[in-house]
Amino acid sequence: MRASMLRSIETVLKRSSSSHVVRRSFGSEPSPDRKVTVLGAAGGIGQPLALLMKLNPLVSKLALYDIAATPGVAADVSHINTRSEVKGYMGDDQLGEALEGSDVVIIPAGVPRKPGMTRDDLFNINAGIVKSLCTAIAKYCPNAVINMISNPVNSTVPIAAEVFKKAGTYDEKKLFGVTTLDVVRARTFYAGKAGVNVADVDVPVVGGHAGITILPLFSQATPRGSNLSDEEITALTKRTQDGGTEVVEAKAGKGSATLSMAYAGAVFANACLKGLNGVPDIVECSYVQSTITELPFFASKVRLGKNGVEEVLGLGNLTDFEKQGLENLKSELQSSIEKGIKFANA
Ligand SMILES: NC(=O)C1=CN([C@@H]2O[C@H](COP(=O)(O)OP(=O)(O)OC[C@H]3O[C@@H](n4cnc5c(N)ncnc54)[C@H](O)[C@@H]3O)[C@@H](O)[C@H]2O)C=CC1
Ligand SMILES: O=C([O-])CC(=O)C(=O)O
Repeated sequence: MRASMLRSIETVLKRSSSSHVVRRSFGSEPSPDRKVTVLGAAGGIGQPLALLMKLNPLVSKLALYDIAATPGVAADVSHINTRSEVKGYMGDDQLGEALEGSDVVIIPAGVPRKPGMTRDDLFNINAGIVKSLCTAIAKYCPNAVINMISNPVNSTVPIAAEVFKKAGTYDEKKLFGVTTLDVVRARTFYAGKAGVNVADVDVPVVGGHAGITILPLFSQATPRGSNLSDEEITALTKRTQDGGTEVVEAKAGKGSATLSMAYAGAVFANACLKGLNGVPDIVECSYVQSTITELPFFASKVRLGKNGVEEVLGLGNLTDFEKQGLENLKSELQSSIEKGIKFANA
């Protein structure tokens, strides 16, 4: 999936030197009209994500919304000679128009971490932002697929679910917490240690999206490279769990992962679009409503289809180390879920 998305981007870039070729190429590969809206489009993630979504030939309309600065981002991105028509929307008055008719809404709106903070420290500000944006989604595009990036994802997804339930629009098949960056990191770190080609690697990452709730299943990594020792697996697991913090510290107060997150967000949105378009066997890890553990929301492999989630896949065989990791994450994840639900219903 990642390889095919990169191929699509490369194809677009190659063909963009001749606009009539671009038109002909899209004409010969018809794909349905799809509107994608990015909420928080002027931010650190939002801008490169807007760029990557503009390069995606599955998108016909790209709506870029933020509280400020979207006219400039939209004008800039709109000059790229690819399929989608780009419009910028700014402020509460224009939120409805940004959302109307959307097939996929991607939400990277909210504040990022600074060194010393946990993702949960963002709750007080971001919970309110997510609640108000989801209230608007329920009103203007209740059938859209939602890709929630805003942290703490472990709580913002339950908040969104509660808002949609109250509005009578909740469809558990269409609400996704974006955990793709955990998978992206696990793939990169594993390839380096196992000595395999990073482009071929897959590693499921389950649980949630914060600290120990991020549980990479390296025992299921493919392809198998050199055998890794228990110490190496422990170190890889910790590096994946602390990947966000590694970036926050390196940026030293200037925010958290934005470029790798934009890539991960674009990969996940592309998978959702393919699913909506009926492409078979699209599987990505995501944090969704789930019954595969006793937790009501849980990240695992999910098969995507025309209605969003087609199937939440099970965990497969776990090593003792992974089983222990699963037990260790449950209480934190449960309390983050409860915190979100309580906030939404307060
Ligand atoms: N799920 C994941 O794997 C990851 C999640 N994140 C999270 O993504 C969020 C955004 O991060 P950055 O882009 O780096 O932050 P940023 O501060 O650069 O951008 C956030 C944008 O959201 C906008 N915004 C604030 N309130 C809004 C509202 N009510 N409606 C629309 N837009 C609004 C801001 O104006 C700003 O442009 C943070 O919560 C961060 O923790 C970051 C990296 C990875
Ligand atoms: O660490 C953060 O605050 C941002 C994030 O979720 C990540 O990079 O995985």
